Amino acid sequence: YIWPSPQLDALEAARFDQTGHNAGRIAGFIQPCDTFFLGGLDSTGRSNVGDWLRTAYHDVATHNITDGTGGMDASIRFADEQKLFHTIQNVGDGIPNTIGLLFTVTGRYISMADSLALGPIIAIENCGGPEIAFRGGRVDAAEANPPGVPQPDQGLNAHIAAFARQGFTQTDMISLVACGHTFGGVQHEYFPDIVPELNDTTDTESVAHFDSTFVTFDNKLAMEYIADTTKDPLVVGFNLTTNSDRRIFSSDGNITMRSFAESSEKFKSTCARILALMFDTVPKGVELTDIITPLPVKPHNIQLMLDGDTLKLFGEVRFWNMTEDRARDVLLIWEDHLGSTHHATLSFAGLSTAVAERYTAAWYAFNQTAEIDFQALNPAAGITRMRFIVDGRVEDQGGLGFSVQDSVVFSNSSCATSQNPYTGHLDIGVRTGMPVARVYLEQQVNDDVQRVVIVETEVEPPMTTSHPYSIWSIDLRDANKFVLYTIGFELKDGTKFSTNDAHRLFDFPLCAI
Ligand code: HEM
Repeated sequence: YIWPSPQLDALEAARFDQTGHNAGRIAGFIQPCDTFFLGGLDSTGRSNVGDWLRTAYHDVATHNITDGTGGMDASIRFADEQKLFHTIQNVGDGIPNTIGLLFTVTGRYISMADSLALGPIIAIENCGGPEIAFRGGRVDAAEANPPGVPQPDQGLNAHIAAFARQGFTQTDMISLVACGHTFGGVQHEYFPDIVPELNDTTDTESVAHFDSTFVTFDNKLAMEYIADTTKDPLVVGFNLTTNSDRRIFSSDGNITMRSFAESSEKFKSTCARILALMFDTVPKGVELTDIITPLPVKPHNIQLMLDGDTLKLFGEVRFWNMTEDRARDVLLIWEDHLGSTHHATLSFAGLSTAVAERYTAAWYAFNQTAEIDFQALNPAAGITRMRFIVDGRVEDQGGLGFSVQDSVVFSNSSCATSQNPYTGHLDIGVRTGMPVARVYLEQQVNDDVQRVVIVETEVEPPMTTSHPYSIWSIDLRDANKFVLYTIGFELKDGTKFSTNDAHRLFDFPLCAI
């Protein structure tokens, strides 16, 4: 895709900025892979990664391919879906554990359902498994879906029918269960009829694991099953009725499981394909984005602030598949409204890695000599687009450049009072001559079912225009000084934009009394 695209930029960052400089949150919850937040320091036997993959499947499991309802829509967050409808299968604290962690990355551009797919995708590739194609754009449901999660005490035909309703064949079902049950196991606490109390100091959560490597995404489950050494409680459990993995795995004469046992590659490539299908099982009418791939060159957190006689440009740029090299020359070239071109040398800011360190990215900041990183621009000239030059090579999205919107910017003449009740005003610079029809503050809030909605507050234009920026202003009374605002604006042709930078009243100087 072409930068900038607010939604794709956010999804791409959540997917690929995993550890190191500008790291997202998800990878931090699973390093090492047996990290489990609920159990306390001495807890063993469970993992966040297991909880995440199971939760994603349980969200998907409500899908009905005939009428297009259910699927990955984060309806699993509703207590009704967790407890009342599904009785036994959604029991336990694994689903709340997942929601508590993964919903911390949601926002305006990343739905709760997207985060439920991102979590296990990042977990799988960081814990021994393959890279899985991720698409974004899932839409969060407003209410719980009807029951759909298969139960271990159901017969094979009921399972085949349940997976068919979800859109999967019998072979898909075998693969999905084998790919899912390479993580985790069955807990005594919630399934006492399947797993006895284990009284094991190395497994304090009393979980009978599906295979001997319960936080590694590998074909051990299949190998142990075919070698007849498996301890999978849904294969060799004392309660024959609940041995659903045995009935499912053997339902094609073990052909699929044997192929997984014989080839780790076959297991991983099958899981990558079938799990991507599972995560992309969404209600009818939801349009997912293309597969999110890392941008080779990506400006990051570009912000503009009008500060008296300067327009400050903040930001960084990320170069994918690049390691640290202090001798490298990185230049920022920018064009302005007056037809001039300028340049500045960028400084190395850090490295990040993704997909279990299979990729490394190098970050450069716009100017690290200043107290905060910024380039001071002449406001009359402003900025229209950027290019980068790396050791003499031009990076400009195939000639398009990286366009920068400087029509509407925060102004540092905004101010706040220091005491409760906080008041103040936000000043917004609107470039003279731009066909701006409306300017409004945007505040991200949650509706009564946790979905993100944007509340708009109109900002009034000034009586007179001035050059190069006119200041539009809004008084905030009884403000919460920690609330973040972005600026939205609409051009006369109806196109809408939002600034990338969000500010709190608190970020600005004290108002003169
Ligand atoms: C007939 C289909 C299935 C049945 C009957 C079934 C049954 C179960 C049961 C009883 C547990 C134990 C839960 C607990 O102790 O809290 C479990 C755990 C798990 N299931 Fe399944 N499952 C099925 C399909 C799947 C699929 C398709 C996936 C994902 C692709 C999956 C992923 C998991 C994971 C990752 C765990 C471990 C959870 C953890 O350790 O926190 N399951 N399953």
